[in-house]
Amino acid sequence: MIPVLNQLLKTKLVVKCFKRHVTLSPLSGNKFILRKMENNKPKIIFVLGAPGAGKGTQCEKIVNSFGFKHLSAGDLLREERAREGSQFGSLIEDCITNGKIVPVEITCSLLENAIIKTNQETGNNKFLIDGFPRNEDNLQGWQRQMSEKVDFLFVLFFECSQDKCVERCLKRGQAGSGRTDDNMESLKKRFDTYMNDTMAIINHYRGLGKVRQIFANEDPETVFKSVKNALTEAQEQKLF
Ligand SMILES: Nc1ncnc2c1ncn2[C@@H]1O[C@H](COP(=O)(O)OP(=O)(O)O)[C@@H](O)[C@H]1O
Ligand SMILES: Nc1ccn([C@H]2C[C@H](O)[C@@H](COP(=O)(O)OP(=O)(O)O)O2)c(=O)n1
Repeated sequence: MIPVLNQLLKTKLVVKCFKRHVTLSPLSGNKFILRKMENNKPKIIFVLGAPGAGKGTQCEKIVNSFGFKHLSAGDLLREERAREGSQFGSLIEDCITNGKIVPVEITCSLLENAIIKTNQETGNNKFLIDGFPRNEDNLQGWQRQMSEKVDFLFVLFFECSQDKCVERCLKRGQAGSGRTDDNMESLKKRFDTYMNDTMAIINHYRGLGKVRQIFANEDPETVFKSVKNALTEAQEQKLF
């Protein structure tokens, strides 16, 4: 067995595979046992859908039922905007009000910091990243900075009609969300960005077979039934 292994280990590909997935632990004598290495990289689900599709609402339910940590890119950006001394405050404000997407270097660093902090403080290693990646710049930046450091699972895509989304955002604004973009003028621009930029990202992942799509027009509990089915299936496939 050992000479055969030694021979195999001489090929570069096998060595690479071995180092990544398997460890050789010595037993007594000259016997060894192969052990599968635990993959401790953070597991990531991207949550996408139009403004008001119900991403945040459903993420909260997923947190309670499946133990993920919810990281909303929009919330992290709003926090950074409000942070005293932030050098990005006015840039973020301009983007949010005009429905534009903040440069990825800012958003990706906020996300990475939040992942590390959560992991250190709570040990939780499963993340819902809500509202990201929203355009090509987001996607490329993530690939550069994060793709090697995480285990990306799939995109959870909330598909909801524009009428419903607009109605929900306006209602959220009237109910006192305090958001500077829950008004018709900003919403128009947010939807342009969604149709022109974010849909292309969703289609990119669809082409890779990495989209789990949820019909999100119904009430929150009905939508969550579909979410639960999708996540239970992923759990049964041992994705997390
Ligand atoms: N399925 C639903 N039906 C009706 N209203 C909803 C539904 N899901 C969310 N809402 C409400 O619509 C607004 C937008 O939902 P939210 O989860 O914040 O969406 P997103 O994160 O996609 O912008 C919130 O006020 C929320 O309470
Ligand atoms: N990846 C992201 C996510 C959000 N933003 C900015 C621009 C978005 O219109 C706002 C609000 O995003 P958020 O995800 O909170 O809200 P909606 O899904 O649009 O309701 O934040 C961004 O620039 N880049």
